[in-house]
Amino acid sequence: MPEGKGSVASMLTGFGNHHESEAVAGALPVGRNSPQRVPFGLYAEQLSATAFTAPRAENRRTWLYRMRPGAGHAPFRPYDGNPLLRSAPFAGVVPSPNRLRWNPAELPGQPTDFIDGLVTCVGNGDVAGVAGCGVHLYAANRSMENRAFVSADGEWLIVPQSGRLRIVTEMGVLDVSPLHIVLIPRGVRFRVELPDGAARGYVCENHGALFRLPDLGPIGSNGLANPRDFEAPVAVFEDVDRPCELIQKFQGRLWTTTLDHSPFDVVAWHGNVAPYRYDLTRFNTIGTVSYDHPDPSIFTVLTAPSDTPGTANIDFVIFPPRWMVAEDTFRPPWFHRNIMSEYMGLITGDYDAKAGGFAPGGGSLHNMMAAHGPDVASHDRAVAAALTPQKIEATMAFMFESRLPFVASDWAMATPLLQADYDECWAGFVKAQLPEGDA
Ligand SMILES: O=C(O)Cc1cc(O)ccc1O
Ligand SMILES: [Fe+2]
Repeated sequence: MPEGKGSVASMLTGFGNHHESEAVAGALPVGRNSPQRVPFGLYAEQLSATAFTAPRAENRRTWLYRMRPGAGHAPFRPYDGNPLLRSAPFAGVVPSPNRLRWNPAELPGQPTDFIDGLVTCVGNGDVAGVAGCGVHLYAANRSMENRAFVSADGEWLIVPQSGRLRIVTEMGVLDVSPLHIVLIPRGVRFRVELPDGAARGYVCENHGALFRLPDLGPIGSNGLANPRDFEAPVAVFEDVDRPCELIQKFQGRLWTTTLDHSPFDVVAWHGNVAPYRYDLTRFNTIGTVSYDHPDPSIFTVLTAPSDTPGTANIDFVIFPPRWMVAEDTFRPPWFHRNIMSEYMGLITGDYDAKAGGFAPGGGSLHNMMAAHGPDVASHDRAVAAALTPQKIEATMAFMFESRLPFVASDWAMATPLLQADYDECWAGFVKAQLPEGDA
């Protein structure tokens, strides 16, 4: 691989920063974006992630300098290889108010790459209305070869649960492990390779406004996910004249075309649209040092706002290892009914509200106003616990929390992974005993 400024191994740091990188010295135009003649005969192409006229603080775009224009391809045709990857609204599906939980999926029996190993579990909003998201699960056992993928439907927040991923993108390469997350901007072409031969995880495809770091309010100027810990790749390119299938997700359907070259031919780029990885173990977890279990918004890594202030299209929230020190407090998540809808997944370990049944790689859905909280065993344990300082260790659950109710896909309602007895975890709570004569 050619090297430009810095080494291939180094990363560009800082969420949303204006980065620049060239894999060949002199490839990046100086002082202008689109000179009459781009160095080496490269082609300049602007990728806009926000409207041209978005306010400056929100405005996101990147300039790519590539060996051939991205426009050079034949028409897309429908792709039949994966009918289970979809977007809301799901035609004809009745939304369920029920609490739902799924066991983890097995790895595929047949050779299956990341694209064909994706299945949509839940979705909300409307892909055409640029609102809501899709939650997809992947289980794959083959690297993508001579294939690339691109979603016009939203940015992809990838949450690996098992198996490392090597993600080749137009801007460079991201190596990620479970406990890292990845953000691939809408429209960026990428290829997923599996260094461990197999991988499983979750994707939140955000149809709405871009994920950003949450405001910190009284927390101050540091904390939660720190901007410098988000890493973008440096430019790396493939000079490969071999057919490459490009599969595009557009309005909830997959389409295919074949290029006669690698789409990863970007030699230099600059701008503030870039794929990122972030190591969740770097999250600065904040909690109570006095009493009561705080709202889980203190664990927000990224938020994708809606037009209503403080009411997210999607919050990405994690439940990392942390000290529990609250006095005279029921320490696990309380019972609650929430106007926001909650899809949860588990990367590793146990989750403190569920003593059993919520396994790494599994998922749960508690939709708008669905009553939920600790299961009987977790509740009884917490009520009996001695409230000494206690470290919750070796765990990482997460939540995609949305203002829009989720709809489970046909697949999600029909799969044997759906637990038939989930409601039972809240059966058998002992009735409160009021003082004699007050009943
Ligand atoms: O339902 C859940 O387990 C997620 C959750 C965790 C928490 O600490 C408080 C509220 C909440 O919805
Ligand atoms: Fe909840």
